[in-house]
Amino acid sequence: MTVLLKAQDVTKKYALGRKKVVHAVSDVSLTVSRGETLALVGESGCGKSTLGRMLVGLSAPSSGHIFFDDKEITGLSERAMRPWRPRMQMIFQDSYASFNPRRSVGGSLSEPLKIHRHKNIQERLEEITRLVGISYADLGRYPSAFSGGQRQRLNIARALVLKPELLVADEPVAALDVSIQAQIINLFRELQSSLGLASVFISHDLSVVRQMADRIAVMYLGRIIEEGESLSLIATPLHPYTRALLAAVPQLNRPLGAPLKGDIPSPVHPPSGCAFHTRCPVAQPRCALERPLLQDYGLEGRRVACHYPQSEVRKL
Ligand SMILES: Nc1ncnc2c1ncn2[C@@H]1O[C@H](COP(=O)(O)OP(=O)(O)OP(=O)(O)O)[C@@H](O)[C@H]1O
Repeated sequence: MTVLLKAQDVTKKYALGRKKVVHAVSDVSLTVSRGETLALVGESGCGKSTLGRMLVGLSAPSSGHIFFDDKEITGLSERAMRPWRPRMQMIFQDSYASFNPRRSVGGSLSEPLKIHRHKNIQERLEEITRLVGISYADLGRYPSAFSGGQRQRLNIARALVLKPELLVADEPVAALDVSIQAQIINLFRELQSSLGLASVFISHDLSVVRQMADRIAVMYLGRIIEEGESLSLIATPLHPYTRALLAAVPQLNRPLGAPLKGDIPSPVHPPSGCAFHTRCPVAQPRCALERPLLQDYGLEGRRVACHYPQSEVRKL
């Protein structure tokens, strides 16, 4: 598979006042191939959204490099970024985000097409509404006339209207009822296979992610601590944090770890060594001193950052 997106040692720090620094994302390296879905999972505040925004050039890394289709896009000016924008899109949890409440949804959907001087706007709108399951006849209506699920379909339509190669979806189903979530997840799966779209799917919910991701990257306090093929990672989680996250998913029986206790430490003062050592059930003295590197484990492309990976096999 051809690599479409590559992040190399990407870091994002935010200054909090004069002295404090939030370590939102630290030294993240990842790739996404054409047609592939990579999920980013982890607790709230672990840096998923910050990383997602950097991947599509909506926010600049403090250091590190991002390559799209083999060209470096890190630190490009707004003007230099313009030709790249249609090729990568992002959608958010809030289904109102991309729609002006005072404008018909058809007006909002056609806007990117007009900006990019698309030849046949009506034909494209008919095509895209069919794809996401919204009636073309309803495009004259305003955002408030649609349900949350329908608005998320329209959001997806807006993100896909210019035929991007990469979609970053930030918690796209978190605000929806469970029954509607399933419909939107199915829509994502259909779109992945029919359009060959590459995507980064951000979610705190492993039961959502496992239905659609080819690979999963688990984040903790700004770093990827384990990454691998979805089914393999869920069947044989190696990092104690991945095990704890899986133990919190009721649909996955016979959990290997205990659910997490305690709060996530502050990203202003991340713990020394392995940032997870303060909550880890198998931590040893070394873990507080030495940060484990994300390394190949020799199991179906798995990478794990742990001094004591847990290799006991899960029996499903
Ligand atoms: N503009 C900002 N200024 C300062 N700190 C920020 C800013 N944006 C994010 N942060 C901090 O960076 C860290 C990572 O936030 P981020 O939103 O990326 O995490 P997340 O995993 O997406 O969480 P959530 O699911 O709650 O959105 C958090 O501690 C957050 O408070």
